[in-house]
Amino acid sequence: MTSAIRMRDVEMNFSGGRDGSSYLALRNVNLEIREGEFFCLLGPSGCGKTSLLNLIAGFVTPTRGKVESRGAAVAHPGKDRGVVFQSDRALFDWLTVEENVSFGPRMRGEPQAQWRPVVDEMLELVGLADHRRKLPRELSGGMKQRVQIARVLANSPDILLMDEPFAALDAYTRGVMQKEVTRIWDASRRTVVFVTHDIAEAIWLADRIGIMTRGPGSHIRQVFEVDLPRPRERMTTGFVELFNRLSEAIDAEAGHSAKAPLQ
Ligand SMILES: Nc1ncnc2c1ncn2[C@@H]1O[C@H](COP(=O)(O)OP(=O)(O)OP(=O)(O)O)[C@@H](O)[C@H]1O
Repeated sequence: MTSAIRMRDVEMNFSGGRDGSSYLALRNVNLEIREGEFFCLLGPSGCGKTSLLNLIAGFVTPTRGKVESRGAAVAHPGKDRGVVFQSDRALFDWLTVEENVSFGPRMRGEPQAQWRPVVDEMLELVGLADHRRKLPRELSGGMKQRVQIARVLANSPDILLMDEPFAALDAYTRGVMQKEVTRIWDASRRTVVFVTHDIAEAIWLADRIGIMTRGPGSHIRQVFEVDLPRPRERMTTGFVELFNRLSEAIDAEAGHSAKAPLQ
């Protein structure tokens, strides 16, 4: 079976610092993400999670090695890979919810008869059908992130790339959005690559969790299977045991206790 994403001996060396310096963010990254799976990338702050996601998105090219999406080399961003950013500033604040969600198909010149049913379906899927005429400033943080998700899904990507999309939300909304995103993933069956530094969030969401080593020269240290039935319960033995194993792996990387209490 073709992998959704395959990275082979990938290196990312950022050069051209203002003082002429360079920084080797990633080295020897080898990673295979399966079709339809929910994969979380977890690692200490600054290890290179966003850099890795940006390579898959095609925003940057590796200084060495190969990145493939469904067997084809990734050379630039493409509509097969949709990105949901942490910040809701990614929305066009002068466009309504519906105009934001239909932006991609309209820019590609698709006729309304073609994009309308897709946009309607995505607005239903993220629970915003009744808010389609609102502007982003009239929405809560969680609603804005749902608009971003709907906008990306309206482009029918094969792969959804999410970079700490709920980091700016309060704990309650974050919990709601974690449930939402599993429901949307379940309904749309896209491959998802989700960056987080929150261990419990990763266990709640993922089929597999890739732990990254501390930089410089970060790579995938270990991949954990999350063999727990959904919906997951945070206080079950399986959840807590995996939480502790992941905490130990991350602590070993961060060089100190990164373990926040399980909530
Ligand atoms: N364009 C760039 N030029 C130079 N260095 C960069 C660039 N982008 C990232 N880096 C460096 O690469 C390293 C990894 O950054 P990255 O943002 O990928 O980490 P991260 O794991 O996503 O961090 P966090 O969890 O704090 O968001 C950092 O040391 C960062 O300073």
